[in-house]
Amino acid sequence: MKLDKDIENIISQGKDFALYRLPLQTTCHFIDGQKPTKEVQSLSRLCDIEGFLISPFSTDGCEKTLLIRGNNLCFELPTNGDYLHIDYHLNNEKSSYTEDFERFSSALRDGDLKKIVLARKPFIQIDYNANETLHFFLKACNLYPRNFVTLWHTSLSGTWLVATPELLLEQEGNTFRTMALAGTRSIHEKDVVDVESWDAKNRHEQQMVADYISGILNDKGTIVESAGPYPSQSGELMHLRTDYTFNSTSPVGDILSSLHPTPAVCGFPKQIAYDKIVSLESIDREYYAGFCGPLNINKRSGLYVTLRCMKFVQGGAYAYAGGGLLKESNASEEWTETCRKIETLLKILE
Ligand SMILES: C=C(O[C@H]1C=CC=C(C(=O)O)[C@@H]1O)C(=O)O
Repeated sequence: MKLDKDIENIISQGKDFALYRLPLQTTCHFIDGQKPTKEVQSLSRLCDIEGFLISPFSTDGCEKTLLIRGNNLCFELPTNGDYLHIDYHLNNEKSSYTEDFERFSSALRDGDLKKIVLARKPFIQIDYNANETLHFFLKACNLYPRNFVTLWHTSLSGTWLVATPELLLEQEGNTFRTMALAGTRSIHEKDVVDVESWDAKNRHEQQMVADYISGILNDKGTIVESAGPYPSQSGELMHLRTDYTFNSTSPVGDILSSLHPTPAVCGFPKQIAYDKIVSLESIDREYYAGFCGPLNINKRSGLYVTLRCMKFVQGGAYAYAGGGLLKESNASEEWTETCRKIETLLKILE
């Protein structure tokens, strides 16, 4: 596979960069980090800056909202798929997940909480070098054409690979798009393409996201079109999705800070769920369940929820996955759902 040598050099030298491919496109964009990465103090300042934005799940922790900047280079995805295959060992952390599940379940039983998203981050042992992360990116683009795929590195955040199905906010002028995505089944299950065949738990979980998002959009502007819920494929998984197009004169940062974190990654009511996650979940989410994407590049922005992602560290990577819990959730079904989500990441290495 032949790629621009400059891109390979920047990646192997550990400089800041962002590489991304929008859903259903074949062009990749590379921001070369020629300008220093900038810390964004407040989302309200997003209107007049341009670059690739990364923002963590919680801004109360150590992770910062950062803007990766520089020249924007484009290249077409190579069509000959001679991809890298790598051996890995997945560490099992089921006992800490089960303990977290118990804590979250009792919060759902005892209080006003209706939904909460529980996440885990198993460690995958792999022997890799920085340059190979670029090959994982290309393989992820090939495996997941409908998803937003991105690889970014900064000295503050480390290196993250993301192949997410979930749009948080797209903007062009005063026209915005977003989606309510939740509920998970395998694409191999019977009748999964028929929304009527989805069980009450999955539908309720997605409905809470849709109600929350449409409430915010009605507050910030006017919904001009909505479609769904309908089953939407992401790799081997199917989710329920409702799409929204809306008009607003509010700044992008204002809408983002109202939407994030949605009940698709946090819960409902939002503040109660957020406080429980920050105090009770045993993992540090870092950039998982935050958002990332191009901001004001060619007058357009496309911010996606940082899901189906892994953070590369020495000797391997952490893979992140979560799922929405309701009162009636079952620990072993929820565990299986996170395993399926982690499978999407393992496929990139296999
Ligand atoms: C929180 C994740 O997925 C969200 C998006 C789609 C389906 C979800 C679910 O079924 O729980 C989650 O809300 C994740 O992939 O880690």
